[in-house]
Amino acid sequence: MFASPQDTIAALATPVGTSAIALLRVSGPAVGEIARALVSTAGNDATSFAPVYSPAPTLGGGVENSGNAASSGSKGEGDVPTSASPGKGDFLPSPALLPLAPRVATRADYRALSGELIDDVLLTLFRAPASYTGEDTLEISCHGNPYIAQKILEDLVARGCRHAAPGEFTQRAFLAGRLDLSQAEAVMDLIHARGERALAAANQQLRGSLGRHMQGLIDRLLVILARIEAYIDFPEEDLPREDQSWVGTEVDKLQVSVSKILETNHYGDILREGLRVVILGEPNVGKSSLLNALLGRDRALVSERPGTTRDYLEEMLLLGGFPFRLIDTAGLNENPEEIEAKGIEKSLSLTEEADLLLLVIDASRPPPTLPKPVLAAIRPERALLVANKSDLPPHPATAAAWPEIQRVRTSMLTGEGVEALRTALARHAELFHVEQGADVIAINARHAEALARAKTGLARALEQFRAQAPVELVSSELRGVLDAFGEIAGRVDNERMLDQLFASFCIGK
Ligand SMILES: Nc1nc2c(c(=O)[nH]1)N(C=O)[C@@H](CNc1ccc(C(=O)N[C@@H](CCC(=O)O)C(=O)O)cc1)CN2
Ligand SMILES: Nc1nc2c(ncn2[C@@H]2O[C@H](COP(=O)(O)OP(=O)(O)OP(=O)(O)O)[C@@H](O)[C@H]2O)c(=O)[nH]1
Ligand SMILES: [Mg+2]
Repeated sequence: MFASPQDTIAALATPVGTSAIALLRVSGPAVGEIARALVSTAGNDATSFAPVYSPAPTLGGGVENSGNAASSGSKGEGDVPTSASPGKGDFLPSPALLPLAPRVATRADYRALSGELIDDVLLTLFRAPASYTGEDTLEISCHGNPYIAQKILEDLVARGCRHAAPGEFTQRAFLAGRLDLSQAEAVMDLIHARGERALAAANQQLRGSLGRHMQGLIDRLLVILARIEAYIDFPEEDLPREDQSWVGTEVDKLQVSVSKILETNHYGDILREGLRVVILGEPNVGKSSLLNALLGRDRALVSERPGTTRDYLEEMLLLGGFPFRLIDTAGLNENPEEIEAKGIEKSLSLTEEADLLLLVIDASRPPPTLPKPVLAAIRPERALLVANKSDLPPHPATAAAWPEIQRVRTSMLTGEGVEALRTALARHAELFHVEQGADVIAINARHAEALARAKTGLARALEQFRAQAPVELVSSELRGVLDAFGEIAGRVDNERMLDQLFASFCIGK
């Protein structure tokens, strides 16, 4: 899908809309030439070397070198020719070689090929390989007007660039070997991280934590393979007994390690999608009031009439650094009208996908009668009991119901228990965290798919090995596992898969 890296790509890296500044990014071999052309038509004397480094004349003052600091105050490194702030008499490099001092924001008038002035901008050049993509890169900060950004982008296309596909800058960084695949995915996780926990996990993965864990597994598997494959050339010899038991134990241990990383998939889902909390209970017990109290705003309709909430509604909320998906549902009524019945059906299906059920009861009334699937879902590790309307006289039988489930007494009238409930929710999210030494590992669906394949392969290899199958067979099975391990951090030969992966990224990333 992506064309060759010989193309020079351009995209807006900031959202389309009105903002203080917008950033455009250009990467590829034509960058040097484009930068040179831009600064030489920047509105100053096109043949002089100086304009590149002096303030855009139309505005009078300098941006990066306030006033005349450039000529008077340069200290030490300011005197080197490649600096952005050489004084008047300083030697300046030929713009043909270096159109802009690399990694220094330089002010220029952005003129389209036609000569039309588009904006007063800052240009930053990154010379290969010291850039995000590893290629020559030019960043253009313009005023945050979508019309200006569009005009500049069109001009860049006229100068030979093409629009970057989603994720293409990061894909180039990956192809240049600057990021492994798990790190490239972490860039996206970082952009979308909601809350402290997701941010911490994404930052660790960006710094290579998952890649290192996978390399550890790969190294262990390679040692096992070496031990087994040493016997391939000697078909008549059996593995010595001590080797046999060693291989068996090591493959077994590897399986355990793989399972442990696989277990972090659910934590990863929670960090990326939010922990799914379904608020459930009879009509009129205060479910929607509870949603509003947790959110701190009147999101859901509340009324004294039972059956107020007909369809479920969902809102995101951060608690204890975790993202939560709170789902308010239609009250579970024993004898529902037709439309109500549909809502209840939905409530029940939501129950199945919940990470946590908040069973809301009216503590002043007799214990609720609940549908069987709900009763079955109320388990200590999956449910919290919200005993609401604690401002009213309690009903003794309700006070004694579900003793094994953690209970929080609340009143949406007085606000009692809302804080305690927040704490209980955050603590519950903590339970999904799987310890992996010092690292936070939270794999995604792609990683989980590869690891599940690896796990099956390891089990099959172990079975064959114990059944004294030919060494080649076991070895080939383990080679498959090695490939699956390899897919997680990179070295993916499957171009379609790569294209698919990067296509889910943002434009300009
Ligand atoms: N303006 C701007 N802000 C940005 C980025 C960017 O590309 N441009 N980033 C990008 O998404 C992130 C920062 N990440 C970056 C990672 C590597 C390099 C880079 O140039 N790496 C070179 C040089 C390293 C160095 O000298 O420090 C390298 O790794 O060789 C730049 C940004 C977030 N903020
Ligand atoms: N006294 C008292 N009344 C409450 C409390 N919480 C909610 N209510 C009242 O109970 C009624 C029902 O509240 P809702 O939040 O709409 O209840 P619900 O469970 O969403 O009801 P449905 O959507 O019909 O299933 C409203 O009149 C609320 O003001 C509470 O803690 N104490
Ligand atoms: Mg409601």
